[in-house]
Amino acid sequence: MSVVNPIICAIDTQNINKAISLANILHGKVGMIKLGLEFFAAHGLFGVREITKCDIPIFLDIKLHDIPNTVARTVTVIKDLNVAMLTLHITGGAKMLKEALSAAQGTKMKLVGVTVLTSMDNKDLHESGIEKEVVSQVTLLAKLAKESGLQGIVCSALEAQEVRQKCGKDCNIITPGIRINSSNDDQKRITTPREAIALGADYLVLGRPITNSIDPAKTAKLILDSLKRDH
Ligand SMILES: O=c1ccn([C@@H]2O[C@H](COP(=O)(O)O)[C@@H](O)[C@H]2O)c(=O)[nH]1
Repeated sequence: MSVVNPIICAIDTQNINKAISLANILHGKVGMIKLGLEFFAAHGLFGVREITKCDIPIFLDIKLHDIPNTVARTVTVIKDLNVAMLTLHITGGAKMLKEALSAAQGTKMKLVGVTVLTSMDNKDLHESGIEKEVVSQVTLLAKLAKESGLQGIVCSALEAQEVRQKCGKDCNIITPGIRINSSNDDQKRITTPREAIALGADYLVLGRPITNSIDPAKTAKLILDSLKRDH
């Protein structure tokens, strides 16, 4: 899969004016804007509609995880927002994923499944009671998501090759945990933008490296240019 502009900028803020300003500044510089839990908790459906007016595709990353009925009913609310992608935790199980997909029918919204958060390493996974290594857990969940019909997978780029093998070329692989020369923050499984693309990622999610930079538009452009260079 080859995406025109694979950069997704995560706008994690409670300040709606800041979010609108960033979305306008990044228009044409990134392929999508990601709104997450912090923004959604502060502004809900109204806030997402306000960002939609900036005319840039929106990835709503609220990682739904509940019993099938609750998730499906929530998807019917979200689907009126016309967002491009919505996340669910794959660990909710096949029934939850399939009912969410049925609820999303008739829209263009892609449902994408979160595997193992990029803030976690093997130790964190083991502490949460999962004995597998991260890469095995990611591929197991990616396979379940694929079999259930989801259109994409969220994982770190470090697992992208294994996920591609399991899920095939049509699966959208979305990779947070992307870092340039900045701090890792709370991310543990990281790559650079170029490494992520080389490993087969379709989309690169960057939040703080862009939004905390002095010139977010310039930073986004530099990242995109770095992907086009031969070396
Ligand atoms: O496994 C995951 C799933 C989602 N995220 C989200 O991506 C961004 C990353 O922001 P940075 O500032 O570039 O760290 C953030 O909104 C997370 O909620 C993730 O990091 N890992």
